[in-house]
This record gives sequence, C-alpha cells and structure tokens, in this order.
Amino acid sequence: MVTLAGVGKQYNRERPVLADVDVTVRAGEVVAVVGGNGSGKSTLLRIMAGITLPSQGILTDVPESIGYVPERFSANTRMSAHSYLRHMGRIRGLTTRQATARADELLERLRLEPGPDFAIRDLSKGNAQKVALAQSLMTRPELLILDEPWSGLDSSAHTTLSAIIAETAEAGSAVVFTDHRESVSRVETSQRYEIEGGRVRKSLRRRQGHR
Ligand SMILES: Nc1ncnc2c1ncn2[C@@H]1O[C@H](COP(=O)(O)OP(=O)(O)OP(=O)(O)O)[C@@H](O)[C@H]1O
Repeated sequence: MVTLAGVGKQYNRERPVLADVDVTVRAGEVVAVVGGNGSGKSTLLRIMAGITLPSQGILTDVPESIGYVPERFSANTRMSAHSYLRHMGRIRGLTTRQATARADELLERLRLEPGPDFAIRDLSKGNAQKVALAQSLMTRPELLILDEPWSGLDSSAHTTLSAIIAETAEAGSAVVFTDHRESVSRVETSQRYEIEGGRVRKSLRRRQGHR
C-alpha cells in the first residue's frame, strides 16, 4: 500500500524530527502510530499523505486515493457542512445526487450537531472534527490517514469512529492513525509504531482496547 524507506524530516535546519523511518502499511491493515507531544506523529502522517515532503528517504507504492483528517480542522467558512461535503464529493468524481446521499448518510451516522445546514465556522471543535472525518470518507480512500481522530469527539462518536475504521479496513483499505502513548487504542490494530527521539520503532504488542 505505502512504504517509507529511510525517511527523515528536518524543519529549518533544526534537529531532525524524524530519522531513518522505515514503515510499510499494507492493504486491510489498521496501523497505530503513538508518541508524546511533539514527537513527530503529525509530521509522519503528513509525509504519508503527501502534504509534507521528507528531507531524506523515499515513499513507494503510494495509493491514488488518500483520505486525510488533520489533528485540527479549522475551516473558516460560512458554507454549511452539507454543502461542503457535497462539494468535496463532486471534486472526487461523485454526481450531485451521489454526493448528496453520501453526505446525508455520513452526517447522520456521525450525528452532526446542530445539523447539516449549520455554518462550519460556527461548529464546536468535536462537530468540526466530524465534518473533517466525513470529507475523508466521501469516496472510499485506499489509504485513510487520521491524526488523533478521537480527540474532541464524544463517546458516541468514538464508537462510530471505531466502527468506521474497522469497516474501512475490512473493505480492503489501510487505515493509519495517531494517538498519545498513554492512550489506549480503541480499535484492534495490525501494527503499532512508537515514535521517540525522532526514531520510529515497531512495537510488537497488538492491542485491542476500550475506553
Ligand atoms: N511546519 C513546521 N515548521 C517547523 N517545525 C515544525 C513544523 N511542524 C512541526 N514542527 C515541529 O516538529 C516537531 C514534531 O511536531 P509534530 O506536530 O509532528 O508532533 P506530534 O507528535 O504530532 O505532536 P502533538 O502530539 O503535540 O500533536 C515539533 O517540535 C514541532 O514544533
């Protein structure tokens, strides 16, 4: 699905944030990346998503369709969640009818409050995160990248998100998500990587946790 070989990242000639990262993510896998604040989790995910270029190393087997949910989704737009999702769906090749149906389905499933026609810029943090998640799922991505996806979501949305991650992997896509080291992963993972001191190590533990 996607392979990172010898990947490193340095911002502004500072100490490297990441060094010699070798990660392979296969179709159907759920991969957790854990680490403390500032350890480089978001940087690694942005490199995987093609948003940030690595300073060293290469990426191969990068899929064409990638869904990405940033740690913070701050769309300062008066556009409603539903209009935004329809728009994103159309950009990704859906017809208006398909995009409308998919937006309806996702917003209902995620229980967007106060409702699909509310302006995105006035949504609460958790509800804005739901819109970010929904945009990544408008068409099925081959690789779904989620940066601290549980943060800000309420417990009912946690359960929905865990189910969506499991379903996405079952459908043959790969899912990569980050979490803080001390957090218990909420889904069964195929692989788990830990980031510390710029190094990414594979952790042998497979985890299934509950919160
Ligand atoms: N665009 C940037 N320019 C300069 N430094 C950056 C940039 N983005 C991230 N950094 C630095 O790289 C390091 C890793 O940041 P990153 O956001 O990847 O960590 P993180 O593990 O996701 O942190 P958190 O858990 O707090 O979200 C930090 O020291 C951060 O300040």
